Amino acid sequence: MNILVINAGSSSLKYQLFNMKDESVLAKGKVERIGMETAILTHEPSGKSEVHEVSEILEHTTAIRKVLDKLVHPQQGVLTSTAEIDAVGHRVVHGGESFKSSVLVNEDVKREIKRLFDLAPLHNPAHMLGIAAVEANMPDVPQAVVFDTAFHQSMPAPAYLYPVPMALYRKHKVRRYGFHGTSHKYVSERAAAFLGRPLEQLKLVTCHIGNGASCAAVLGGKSVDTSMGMTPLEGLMMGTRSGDLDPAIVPFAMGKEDLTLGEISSMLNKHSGLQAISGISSDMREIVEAVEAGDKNAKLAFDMYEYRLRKYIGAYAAAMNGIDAIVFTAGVGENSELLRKTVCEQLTFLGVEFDEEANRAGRGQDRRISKPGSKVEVLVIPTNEEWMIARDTYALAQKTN
Ligand SMILES: Nc1ncnc2c1ncn2[C@@H]1O[C@H](COP(=O)(O)OP(=O)(O)O)[C@@H](O)[C@H]1O
Ligand SMILES: CC(=O)OP(=O)(O)O
Ligand SMILES: [Mg+2]
Repeated sequence: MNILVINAGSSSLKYQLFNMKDESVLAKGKVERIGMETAILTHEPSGKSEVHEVSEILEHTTAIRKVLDKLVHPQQGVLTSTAEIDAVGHRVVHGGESFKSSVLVNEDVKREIKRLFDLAPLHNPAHMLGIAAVEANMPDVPQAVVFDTAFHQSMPAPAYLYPVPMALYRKHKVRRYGFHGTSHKYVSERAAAFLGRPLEQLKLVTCHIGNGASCAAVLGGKSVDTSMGMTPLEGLMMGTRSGDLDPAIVPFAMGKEDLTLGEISSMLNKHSGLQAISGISSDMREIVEAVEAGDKNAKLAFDMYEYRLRKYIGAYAAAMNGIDAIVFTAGVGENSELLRKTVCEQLTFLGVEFDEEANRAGRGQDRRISKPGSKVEVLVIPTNEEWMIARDTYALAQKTN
């Protein structure tokens, strides 16, 4: 069975095609800058050379069409026809309280994903475009959706409720949902396997540090707390998102700067974080380069980013009454030696003995970056949300046969 996994963002679309029989990746790639003058398609068919194409791709239906064309292309493709795609799995960021696990797409599911647009404005509308685009191009293929929120549905009420009038929860489901759950779940399972210990007995803090970033406290394989909240804005400082701040700043800034609700929301989601403090970039690679070149604003941005992450790790050690391992994953977590080093070197009070040499070695594989015998282990585990989505889609699609 071949499964196509799609992670549709507002201006991008990432894909991976899996052969579930031998768990191999047949092709992967992405379309970036959808809707802009020049979109870039990168296609990596297994065993063949990488393809880069620049063209105008104005919306997601065309992007999916281009991806399908590549997958069946006589030279660059890996399939003879799209009929060889048995099911499609989508990442959906917000599933609210309705979805505790992955489901097949039907009209009710689509309605619910649309209802949640307000709660994940950067993500859910794009996912719906992805689902509609597959429907338009491959109307008979079963589609599944895998939610970022599902893994965190195990959080207890003291972790997921906000101390505001309960009517907000009862009437509008205002609560912490948490995101990146597919990734937190995946790296927790891998961490247990790497450590050779049962997941049920482990206290883990998983740090998914990408463009969006969140930490989770994972106790016995279940999420008991996480830093993102009702929306993916709360918690850690991110590329363009503020993370935690005094809620009183919102009405204050709106009044002083004469901002509308839309403008303040856009400021906190798209014009804050690393980008705002450094004035340089939302990309950690560029921040680290600027820090090394002596840029003061970049250094301040990095220090704030690191400090806020370290505080969350400390908080989750308290939440679980200790930790066995800290796991770093996603774009920054997997690649930034400097961030891991700066965070871990100040966690000696927890029992972290950091191994600088191990931190510099290896890439793209599961590895330990704490010293042998360290009371708290520190691991780097590359995430693979796409594989988790393929796994769930496969299980659901088999039920339809
Ligand atoms: N070598 C590197 N050093 C530091 N940061 C990196 C490196 N490579 C990638 N990144 C960071 O990873 C981020 C993207 O992470 P990713 O997990 O792919 O995010 P998303 O899925 O949210 O798009 C980039 O914005 C960049 O800051
Ligand atoms: C939920 C979220 O923030 O996702 P991403 O990191 O992909 O933006
Ligand atoms: Mg991501």
